[in-house]
Amino acid sequence: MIAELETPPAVEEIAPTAGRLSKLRGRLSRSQNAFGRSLLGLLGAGTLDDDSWEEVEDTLLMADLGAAAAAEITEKLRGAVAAHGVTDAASARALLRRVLIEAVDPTMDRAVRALPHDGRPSVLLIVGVNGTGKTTTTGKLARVLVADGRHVVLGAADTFRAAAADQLQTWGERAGAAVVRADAGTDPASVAFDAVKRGIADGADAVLIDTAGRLHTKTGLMDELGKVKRVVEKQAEVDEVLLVLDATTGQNGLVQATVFADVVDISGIVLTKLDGTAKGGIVVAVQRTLGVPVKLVGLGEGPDDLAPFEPAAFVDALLGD
Ligand SMILES: Nc1nc2c(ncn2[C@@H]2O[C@H](COP(=O)(O)OP(=O)(O)OP(=O)(O)O)[C@@H](O)[C@H]2O)c(=O)[nH]1
Repeated sequence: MIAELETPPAVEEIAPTAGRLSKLRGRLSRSQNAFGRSLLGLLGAGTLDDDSWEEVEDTLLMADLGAAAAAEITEKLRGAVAAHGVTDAASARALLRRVLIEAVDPTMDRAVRALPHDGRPSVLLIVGVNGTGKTTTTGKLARVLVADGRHVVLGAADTFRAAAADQLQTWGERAGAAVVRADAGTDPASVAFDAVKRGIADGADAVLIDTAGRLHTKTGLMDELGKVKRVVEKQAEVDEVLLVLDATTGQNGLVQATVFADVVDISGIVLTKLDGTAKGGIVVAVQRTLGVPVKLVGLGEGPDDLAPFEPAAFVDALLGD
């Protein structure tokens, strides 16, 4: 009997990753309308009285920059306007651009550590509350890495929701990445262990592990993620712990972020659903709260709607043309 040949699923073409944020800038239109446009309007109006400066600060607060950053940016703008004046729309834009880029902090290292080292693949844990876009982000990130020529293995360690592994498998097939999974209810740490083992055996460049993010209790979360990390570290170092946060959840998201940061060392933040919010300032707030850079941003539900975060391109998108 002839064994049935398994047809390998068609691997899709993946959009290049360089300059994605600029290409997807239109997705930030809600933030641009609510934030860039009103700030430019206020600053470009010429002489600003106390009420106008209060409005500037309120606009920044409404964009979720956080109280400290909003006050600081307002002060900087005020100082610059007092010293040099703002004569026209172009100088208002240039000033705002400079101050906002400074607030987003272009000096932070935003490289995603996904290169093999010491003869082993890099290992990335993707953590975050369910529903934030964790599985989707793991899949999109796999595509980013594959597009950059990397060999990727995915680990479906979110074993609490059966559909999560199916979802990840589909992402893996479309991107051309192997997926290690187990039955629902299997210990997430054992799936993570197997994924790393497979990554090493296959000579992969990177292993991405989608973890479960049930925020039941802090101790539960700590036990769960702590165990995954410990077990993985029996074979390879964990190079990145990426925290996925839903930008539309605003201050609530920041609270979640601090809980995760308390239980595991976060090395980078992925802010998803920035396309669905007017509160793009959350980038600044979350970086300040955690002291960790935003490395990637989600700008839509499409498979290539994940972009490396670039401060200047982001601010340009907020300010519009
Ligand atoms: N608009 C938009 N939607 C997104 C983005 N990222 C993820 N989503 C959507 O958010 C929903 C949740 O994504 P998932 O990846 O399933 O979320 P999860 O955190 O893995 O949650 P579980 O699978 O329940 O563990 C999906 O409908 C995604 O398409 C984004 O950047 N923009």
